[in-house]
Amino acid sequence: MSENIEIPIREKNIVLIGFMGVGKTTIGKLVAQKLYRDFIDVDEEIEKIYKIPITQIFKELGEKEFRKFEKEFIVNTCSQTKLKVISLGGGAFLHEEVRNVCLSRCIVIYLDLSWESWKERLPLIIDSRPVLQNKTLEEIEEIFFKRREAYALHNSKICTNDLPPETVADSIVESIKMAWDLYQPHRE
Ligand SMILES: Nc1ncnc2c1ncn2[C@@H]1O[C@H](COP(=O)(O)OP(=O)(O)OP(=O)(O)O)[C@@H](O)[C@H]1O
Ligand SMILES: O=C(O)C1=C[C@@H](O)[C@@H](O)[C@H](O)C1
Ligand SMILES: [Mg+2]
Repeated sequence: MSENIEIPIREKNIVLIGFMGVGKTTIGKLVAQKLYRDFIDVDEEIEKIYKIPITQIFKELGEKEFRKFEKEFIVNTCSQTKLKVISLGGGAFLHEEVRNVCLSRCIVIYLDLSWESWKERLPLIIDSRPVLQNKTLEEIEEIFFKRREAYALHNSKICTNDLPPETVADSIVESIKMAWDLYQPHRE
């Protein structure tokens, strides 16, 4: 169960979740710019700390080590910061602790994409995502649909099919501003 922590909604971190390659990093950066906030990409931060790409972390230290570090990094970051835009890695929301901290302290935006549209993204990401290595398309499809169960826990979902990153970012900003005005209206 997630704790109910009273952070003013206008100060909450905005967290982007969704399957790998859906656009969390690309769109998160744009959302941060549009809201004048700092941007944190969890994968990029982990790469900076280990000083090697994630593919190499998987090869040299193993997925288990990556997942442990990823979970701790997100729990610490979400517990200790406010007013950030944070893009998670595609597998991060599978950790229960990550779901709990994000849903209790942040606004969680789920970027969705149909399987048909996602397949067109595959060539762009296949080499840099270790989870996709040595898998058939059928196996990847199974992971794609299985992970939707975890992503189903969110505050707002945006379907990104056929939409350029700028348009998706604008629609996220619009939906966030609507939530801010609803739950913490400015008083004159
Ligand atoms: N809305 C979009 N339309 C077309 N291409 C996109 C869109 N969003 C992202 N892309 C492209 O898809 C690829 C993957 O995007 P990105 O790295 O942002 O995904 P991600 O969700 O952060 O993936 P991961 O979970 O692996 O970190 C990039 O080449 C990016 O340019
Ligand atoms: O979906 C996943 O399991 C992953 C997605 C990437 O963002 C990286 O976090 C890593 O490649 C694992
Ligand atoms: Mg990313």
